[in-house]
Amino acid sequence: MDAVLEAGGLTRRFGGLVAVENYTLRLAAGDLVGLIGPNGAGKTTAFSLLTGVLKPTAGSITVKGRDLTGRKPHVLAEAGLARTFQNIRLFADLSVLENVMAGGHLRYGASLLATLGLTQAFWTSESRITEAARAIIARLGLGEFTDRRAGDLSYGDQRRVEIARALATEPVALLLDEPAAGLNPAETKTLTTLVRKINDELGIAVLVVEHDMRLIMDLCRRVQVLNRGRLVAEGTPEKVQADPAVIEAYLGTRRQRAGHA
Ligand SMILES: Nc1ncnc2c1ncn2[C@@H]1O[C@H](COP(=O)(O)OP(=O)(O)OP(=O)(O)O)[C@@H](O)[C@H]1O
Repeated sequence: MDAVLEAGGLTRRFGGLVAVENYTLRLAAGDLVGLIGPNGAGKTTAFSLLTGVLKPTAGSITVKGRDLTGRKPHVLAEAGLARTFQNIRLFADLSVLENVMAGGHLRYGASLLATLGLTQAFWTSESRITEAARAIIARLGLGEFTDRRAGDLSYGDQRRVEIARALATEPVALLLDEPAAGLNPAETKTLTTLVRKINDELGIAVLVVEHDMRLIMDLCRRVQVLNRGRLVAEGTPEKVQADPAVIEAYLGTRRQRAGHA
C-alpha cells in the first residue's frame, strides 16, 4: 500500500542535544500506529516534526508522495494531515457544530471574494460544510451535543469534538498527541473505540503518541518505541512488549530516576 505519510531520517538538534535522531515512519492508509517511549525520549519532538511545528535539522517528510519537508503546519494540514493537541484547543464559546465546521472551512472554504460578495459559491460551500459537519458529528455519536457550547462539555466529550473537527478537514492521516491525557478510564475506553472506528470504517491512517501504555497496546496494530531520540523497536504490541531493548528503555529510565532521588 502507498504511504500517505512518510518520514525519513528525521533528526532534530537543540544546540548540542540531539532530541530525535534518524526517526523513520511509514504510514499507509488503514495503518494504526502508536509512538511510545519514556520521559524525554523525543516523542513530542517527533510529533512536532511530523506536523511542521518544528523544522528538522535533517531528514524528509512526504505526504501522499509530495515532499513537504520544512513546510509550515497549515501546508501539512492542507495536504491531508490532521492533528489534535495535548491541551484541547476548541473554540469554547462556539457550538459543537461551529467547531466542526471550522475544520471544513480549511478544506472547502469559499474564496474571500465569494465570501465578501456572498455569491452562490459562498452559500453552496457553506451549506456543504454544514452538512458534512453534521454527518461527521452523527457518525461519531455526538449528535446530542450539536448545538451545545463546546466549553460546556466534559473533557472527554471535548476530546471527541476535537477529533470530529480534525476529520472535517478530510485528512488522509490523523495524528493524535496524547489524546488520553486528562481523561478518566471510562472516557479513555470511549476514545479507544472511537479511534478504532475511524481507522476501520474510514480507512484513515492514525498515529498516536501516548504515555498511556495500556491504551497503545489495546489500540494499535504497530508500535514504535523511542529512547533517547532513537527508535529502539517497532512491531506488533506483543513483539514490542517482549523486546529487551524496550524493557531496558523503561527500566533504565526508572533506574536513572531512582539514582537521582
Ligand atoms: N525546545 C527545546 N529546546 C531544548 N531542548 C529541548 C526542546 N524540546 C525538547 N528538548 C529536549 O529534547 C529531548 C526530548 O524531549 P521531548 O519533549 O521530545 O520528549 P518526550 O518523549 O515527549 O518527553 P515527555 O514524555 O516527558 O513529554 C529532551 O531531552 C528535552 O529536554
